[in-house]
Amino acid sequence: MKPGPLVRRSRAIPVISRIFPHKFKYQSLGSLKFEKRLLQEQFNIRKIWGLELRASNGLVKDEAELGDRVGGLQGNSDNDEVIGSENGKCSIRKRCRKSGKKGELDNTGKQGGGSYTSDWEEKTGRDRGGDGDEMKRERNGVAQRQGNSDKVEVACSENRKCKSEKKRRKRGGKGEFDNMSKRGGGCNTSDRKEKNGRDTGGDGEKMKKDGNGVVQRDAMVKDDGYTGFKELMDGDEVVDDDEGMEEEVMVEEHIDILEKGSVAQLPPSSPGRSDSYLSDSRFDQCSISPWSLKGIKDAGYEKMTVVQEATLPVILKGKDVLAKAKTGSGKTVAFLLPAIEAIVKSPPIAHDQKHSPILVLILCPTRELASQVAAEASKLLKYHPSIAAQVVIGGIKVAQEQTRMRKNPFQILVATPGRLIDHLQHTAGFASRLTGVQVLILDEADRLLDMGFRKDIEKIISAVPKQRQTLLFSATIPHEVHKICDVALKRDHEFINTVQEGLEETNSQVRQMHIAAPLGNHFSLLYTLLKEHIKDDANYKVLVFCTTAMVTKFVADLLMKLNLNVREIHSRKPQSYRNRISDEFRKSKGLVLVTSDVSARGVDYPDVTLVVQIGVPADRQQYIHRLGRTGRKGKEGQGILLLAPWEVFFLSSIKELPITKAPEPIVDPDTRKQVERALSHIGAKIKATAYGAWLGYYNSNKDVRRDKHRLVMLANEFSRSMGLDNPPAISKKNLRKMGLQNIPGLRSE
Ligand SMILES: Nc1ncnc2c1ncn2[C@@H]1O[C@H](COP(=O)(O)OP(=O)(O)OP(=O)(O)O)[C@@H](O)[C@H]1O
Repeated sequence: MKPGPLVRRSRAIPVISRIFPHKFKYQSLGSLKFEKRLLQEQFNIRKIWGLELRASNGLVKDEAELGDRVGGLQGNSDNDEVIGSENGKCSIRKRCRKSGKKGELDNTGKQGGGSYTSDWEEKTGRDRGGDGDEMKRERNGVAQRQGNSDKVEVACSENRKCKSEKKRRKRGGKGEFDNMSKRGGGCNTSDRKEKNGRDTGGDGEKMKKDGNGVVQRDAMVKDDGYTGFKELMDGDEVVDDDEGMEEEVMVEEHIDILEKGSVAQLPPSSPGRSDSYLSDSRFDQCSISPWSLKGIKDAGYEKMTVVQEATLPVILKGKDVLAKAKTGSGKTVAFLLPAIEAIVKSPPIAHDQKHSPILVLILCPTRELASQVAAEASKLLKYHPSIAAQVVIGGIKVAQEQTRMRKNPFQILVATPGRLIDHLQHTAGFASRLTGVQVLILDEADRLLDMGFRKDIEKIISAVPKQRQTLLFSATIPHEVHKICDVALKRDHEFINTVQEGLEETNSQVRQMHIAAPLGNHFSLLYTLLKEHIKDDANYKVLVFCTTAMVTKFVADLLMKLNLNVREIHSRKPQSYRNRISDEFRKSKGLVLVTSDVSARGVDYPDVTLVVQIGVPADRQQYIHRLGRTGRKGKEGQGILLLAPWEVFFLSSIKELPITKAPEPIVDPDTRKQVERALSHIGAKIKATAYGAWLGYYNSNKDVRRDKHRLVMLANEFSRSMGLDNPPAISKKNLRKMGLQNIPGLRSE
């Protein structure tokens, strides 16, 4: 499907009514949703340029406290919010969060239990060869409804003077556009300078960030009619009774905003600008070295992205930063560039390269992401002949990395946590090299601080100096993470948020749909959706996310047998294979990559046209990050979440996102037959491992595992969907591990 005009055109009512003739029945609901969408678009204006300032909770002095804090802390209930409103005034309002209500529905608990073959291996020892690790994940949706009492959200609209903000900043100057952060540091001629009273005579070029103002849809339809994938993505919203609660929340938000008196007064938006990921500031307006500037220029970057503009000056000043910005918005350069500058400014070191200190340490949750970050660093270091980056990740021989580190001097190390610990424990001199760390960076910080990685991160933090600069970046930072990030960050760190809390943490140019259909239809539906997308867009580039590594393998095999151009990537593949496939997908078009969560975070595949997620994602964050593989750098994209009816509980954890329900596509009988035939050609062993992995994955989901009998029934439904008459047998050991002994319907061996 072509991006851009097609999507816009398809949002027009005539198309909607053609596809969904019953829409007028739901006109009133439709206008409600319309209004919410409009507000969301308008909020974007402030969201992007809004600033969230948070006084930090204070440094946790003893890093061992971390564990207690994760378990014990609860969010506070109030938020102070400064909202741009009419007459250009800012109103400050206490907002009582809905703690304990809707937002807490299904994402509060830790997922435990169950060994399964998913891709969380990087955090659980799979890097080190572990199989079927016990998975423990912390879900976090509660955080979306809980606030910190000390959080002040500043969000003033463009072209309005925000009085409280002005007062707070106590500055003169002409920069009326008041919603950038209060921070100093390097940039010369942007408005921020004026705001910070640091104007050095620049012309104070005014920031222009508009909402995109394109009101796309205004109707909701209850209809099962489906005329094709294109219509599914381009057509209108569909709402049924299940969404009643969602509507209720919309009404609340609607009233909320009306109370602020800001609906009518929000500034008109300019199409195409609200989601612009680029700012108006250029890199050469910042005090960064000419060598870095040359590297940036060669990389093709001229203007800073919004998150780069917001964070660079603060980081250059040496402050600790916790930064949240949408997927694909340039966070990597935002932390790499100032880190390189820190090295440029650091005093020269005696030339004993064997023991020369590591000055910048960057941690990433997956191998692919670590490699990508190291590659981006090398790009920026092109004109820094004496600075180099290296990467250490699982899946590579430790000895090989030791030799590489010994032979080639480097100051920047990018690592996955497990492998870094390996080197700490087994590589001579490595621990002493880490004592030189001046800048510690946690990319995908919320993932690294969650339960799966926590112990490793604690160890690593205790191996680097306390006197350092720490930068935490992610597209999702739940409130639990705010609480525990103090273990890494200094008391006076700044939280820089370029995404407004709750509303649209996803890119608005990505259209999101969910389909609820019985498991037995999923493979035929997937094939139908892919075929139609491929027919629609010759430049298609699709990511299909599956729940576990072995389910990924199974789905990839199936799609290959159906003659689609398919590759697979997951933890059960050797690293060299993963690298090759990842590179191929990065460069290709006309390809479907079936993947587990190894591709969920950070990986920057350009021009992905569609992201399909089959089955319930691990949590809200994972949904957002997976979806974020499309719609990068302001481009358009599409996302489909394919759920079984009993999985729709997950939707309550993403209810703030603009995801709409699509009718179940009609699968033609030929397609169904093709899929059945392809299924019959897949080996029993692959199906058996997929079945075991599926069972393990859902057994780790607190919402599903509650009723073990039902879980087994559902697993057997999955088994039938793979074309098996009888569910495969599972080893007694695995059944015991999952706590599923003696549950009727399971076969053991
Ligand atoms: N200033 C810039 N101008 C143009 N392109 C940029 C700029 N900075 C970064 N990019 C490009 O934007 C793309 C996305 O960047 P990056 O991968 O850092 O996003 P991200 O915010 O880290 O996303 P995610 O949350 O998914 O990890 C990359 O292709 C990168 O090369």
